[in-house]
Amino acid sequence: MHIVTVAEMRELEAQAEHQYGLTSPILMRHAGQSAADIFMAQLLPHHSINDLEVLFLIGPGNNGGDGMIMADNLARAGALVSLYTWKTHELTIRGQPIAEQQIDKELTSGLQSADYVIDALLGTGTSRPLNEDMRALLARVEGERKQRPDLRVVAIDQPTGVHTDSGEVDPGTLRADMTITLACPKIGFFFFPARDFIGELHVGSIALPPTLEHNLSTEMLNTGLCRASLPKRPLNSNKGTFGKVMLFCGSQPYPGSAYLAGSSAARAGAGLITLAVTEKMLPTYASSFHEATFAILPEEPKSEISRGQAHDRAQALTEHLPGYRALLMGPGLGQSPETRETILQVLEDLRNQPPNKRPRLIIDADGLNNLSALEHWWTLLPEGTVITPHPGEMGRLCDSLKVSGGSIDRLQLAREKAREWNVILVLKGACTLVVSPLGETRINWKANPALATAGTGDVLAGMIAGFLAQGLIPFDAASLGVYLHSCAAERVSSELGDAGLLASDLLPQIPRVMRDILHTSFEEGSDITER
Ligand SMILES: NC(=O)C1=CN([C@@H]2O[C@H](COP(=O)(O)OP(=O)(O)OC[C@H]3O[C@@H](n4cnc5c(N)ncnc54)[C@H](OP(=O)(O)O)[C@@H]3O)[C@@H](O)[C@H]2O)[C@H](O)CC1
Ligand SMILES: [K+]
Repeated sequence: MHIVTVAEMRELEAQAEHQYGLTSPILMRHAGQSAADIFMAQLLPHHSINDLEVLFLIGPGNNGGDGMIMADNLARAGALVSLYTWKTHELTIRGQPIAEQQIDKELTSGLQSADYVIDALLGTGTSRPLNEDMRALLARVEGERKQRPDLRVVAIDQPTGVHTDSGEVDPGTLRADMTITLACPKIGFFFFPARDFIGELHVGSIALPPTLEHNLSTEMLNTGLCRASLPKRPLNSNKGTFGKVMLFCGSQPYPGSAYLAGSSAARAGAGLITLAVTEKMLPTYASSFHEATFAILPEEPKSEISRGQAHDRAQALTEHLPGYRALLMGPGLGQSPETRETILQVLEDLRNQPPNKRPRLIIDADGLNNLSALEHWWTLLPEGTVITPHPGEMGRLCDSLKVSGGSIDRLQLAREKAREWNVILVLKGACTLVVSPLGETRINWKANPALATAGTGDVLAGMIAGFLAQGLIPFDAASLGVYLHSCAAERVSSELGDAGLLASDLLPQIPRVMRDILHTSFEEGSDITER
């Protein structure tokens, strides 16, 4: 499913008319019908459409037009519909126009008895800050909701006041419980503050022919997309079928990283996991990770950095690599000069191998921190490398730039840097971005504060390594990792809530979300979220 800017949405609509004769009224009819269908399908279990009180706020443009058609559909299905037309200050209740002098009073009582308010005031045609009287109208709804939290607000196409290109919001914006956006999600929804105003996101159809979308390069990570790239599991398989992962991760102060990343690679379906560790660390891992095998590295020297010893460590690692399809470097490695030197040696060895012989590389955490100390570090990476920085690590990779975890400037930065560095860039954040060097972009909708805890990044890096080992191209491996990681978190937090998740809780959920994705029915266009 593509994500669009306002200009892209307008172009799609223009081409729909130009190439297929789908005029605005035709598209709007589909839009209103589809919004009504989604609304009825998503009614709360104790709500029935019969006698449900729905108050529509109708704006001056086509967004209001969508609302009128939706209202008509709901009325025919049995809902008790009121329509308030903002520009002309007119009100009809169940089809009966209300006399001018009664409107204020009737609007107040309509609000007090409504089960749902539908925001069809403004859509992508919003061209300026909201008028004071529109803010006042939205504030009346908010006031009612404060008194009556069961009043639900549903936004058509977007909540009025959200700037869909920038993710900014007008101070008068009313937070939606559900947004039924039309044709494609809009780019601003995935960035803050707008992300907080969308509620559950549903995507309605306006019957655009899919061929019109061929020029679009930004996609939403969803079940349909990820199902298509999930590795097949043929009956006639053995552990070699699903690839081996080598991990150069963990150190004495941070042993958990290697365990978490290695376990998640295995949970993502990789055939064999090997941890490259020193003899001293071996008992720690061997006692907690029974399924892993080990490549033994020489100890890190205690004092002076020695190129020779770094070389020996790198060599011990690369000698093990033939036959491995993925190498994860970084989580928990620490940042000693010796470790940095070892990483550089390993990178050099990888670059010297033919692309079809070397493992796919993913670098995370301290792998990135070590690199960021070097000039032009990206020239050291083999082609097709995946990097997975969080905003702090991204900032260090960009010469101490302050990188946002949520606002839209991170999109531009990610695209610029994925191209400049020639990497598959996973820029983590509430809505993680996955960007290829060509600028193809996938964005995760599923923000989840439960994931804001130590070790969850190690699990993500391990999952991506696990998918690389199963032969996925790096852009798909990264996308699948990001999406399934958030699905696993959703499963955990559906039981635990928003706080208290341990990174290791994610591990047993990974196979379950893969099973769910394969076996639950999925309708393109209605990827539902709980927030
Ligand atoms: N175009 C199509 O084929 C389809 C569109 N769909 C739906 O339509 C909207 C976009 O419709 P559009 O009419 O372009 O825009 P809006 O409905 O958002 O509103 C435009 C009108 O609102 C006025 N306006 C703009 N900003 C403000 C403001 N801050 N306060 C008050 N009024 C405002 C604007 O006035 P101008 O003076 O600027 O002209 C217009 O009168 C899209 O979001 C979909 O919902 C369908 O989905 C299908 C096809
Ligand atoms: K709206």
